[in-house]
Amino acid sequence: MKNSTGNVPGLALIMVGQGRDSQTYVRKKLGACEEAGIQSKISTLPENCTEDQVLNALSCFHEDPSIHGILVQLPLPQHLDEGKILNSVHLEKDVDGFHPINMGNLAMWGREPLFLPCTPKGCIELLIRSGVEISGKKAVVIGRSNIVGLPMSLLLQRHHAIVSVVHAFTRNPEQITREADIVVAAAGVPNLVRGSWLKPGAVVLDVGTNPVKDPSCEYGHRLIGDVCYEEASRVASAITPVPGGVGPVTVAMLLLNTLESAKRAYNFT
Ligand SMILES: NC(=O)C1=CN([C@@H]2O[C@H](COP(=O)(O)OP(=O)(O)OC[C@H]3O[C@@H](n4cnc5c(N)ncnc54)[C@H](OP(=O)(O)O)[C@@H]3O)[C@@H](O)[C@H]2O)C=CC1
Ligand SMILES: Nc1nc(=O)c2c([nH]1)NC[C@@H]1CN(c3ccc(C(=O)N[C@@H](CCC(=O)O)C(=O)O)cc3)C=[N+]21
Repeated sequence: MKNSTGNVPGLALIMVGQGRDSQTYVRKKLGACEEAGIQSKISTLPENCTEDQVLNALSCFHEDPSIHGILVQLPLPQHLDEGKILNSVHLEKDVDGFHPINMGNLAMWGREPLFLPCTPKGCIELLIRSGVEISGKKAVVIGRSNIVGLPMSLLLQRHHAIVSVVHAFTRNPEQITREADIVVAAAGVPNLVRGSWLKPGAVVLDVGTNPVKDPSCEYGHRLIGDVCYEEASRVASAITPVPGGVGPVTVAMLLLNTLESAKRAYNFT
């Protein structure tokens, strides 16, 4: 992917440790970059690396003019200060949208973040492209993490949905969810949302990607979502499957953020 001056967008990934899940996601992101013609670089650090090593990797990518987006794969090992590391990503290369200033701007009316977090951005894109009305509709977000649930609830509010958030301390989550026109499940609990949790005709976005043991599968496990697809698909008017739903759209949004960042860097907007 080049513009008329030969500039190519570039994405850098920083991965700490060798978690199998992280490796899978990172492989997906690198493969998608290649397919789209986006240059990618990866810095792989050992599980027991120091905070300074991560910050050094960040500095290298900050100084590299061929890199327009930087992603630090989460979660980081316990001994590293995630807040400090995310705070060190330069705003203009924060294609994950996790810098506190980007998140803060997302939370405030009258302000625009430079980048929207990829999974929530992808979920909104899916709703809009499927012709689902968001404004004035009741939405329930299950989960309130920094990377999915919280920015998802903020983004839905920006689109004028009436938003409720359900989390691990919520009593009767099914009762609240049954009110919703739009359900976003991001709890990381396999098959949490049953058919009986849904209002007939609800639209369901299943963000969960949970590995479950299955010896007949290639790596000894397969992925299932937070929604019991069999039951939910009989009640919902539209539903995303796992795999093949929100995950690939998240990766597409990462590429889109990187492209937008490159255009900005080359004054090409
Ligand atoms: N498809 C994609 O692109 C992506 C998929 N994922 C997947 O999404 C899922 C969530 O990820 P992530 O947000 O990082 O996970 P976290 O573990 O960081 O957060 C989970 C959230 O769900 C809430 N929760 C946990 N159990 C329940 C329950 N029984 N009922 C209601 N709420 C509950 C927690 O509540 P509390 O705050 O009270 O603890 C927390 O807010 C995972 O399966 C992950 O693999 C994540 C990112 C991208
Ligand atoms: N800084 C950071 N940014 C992230 O965006 C981020 C992260 N850390 N840590 C982990 C989670 C998880 N995540 C996924 C991305 C793609 C798929 C995806 O493409 N899944 C495929 C299947 C993958 C497979 O086959 O294993 C699918 O659902 O069809 C899933 C999950 C991004 N995350």
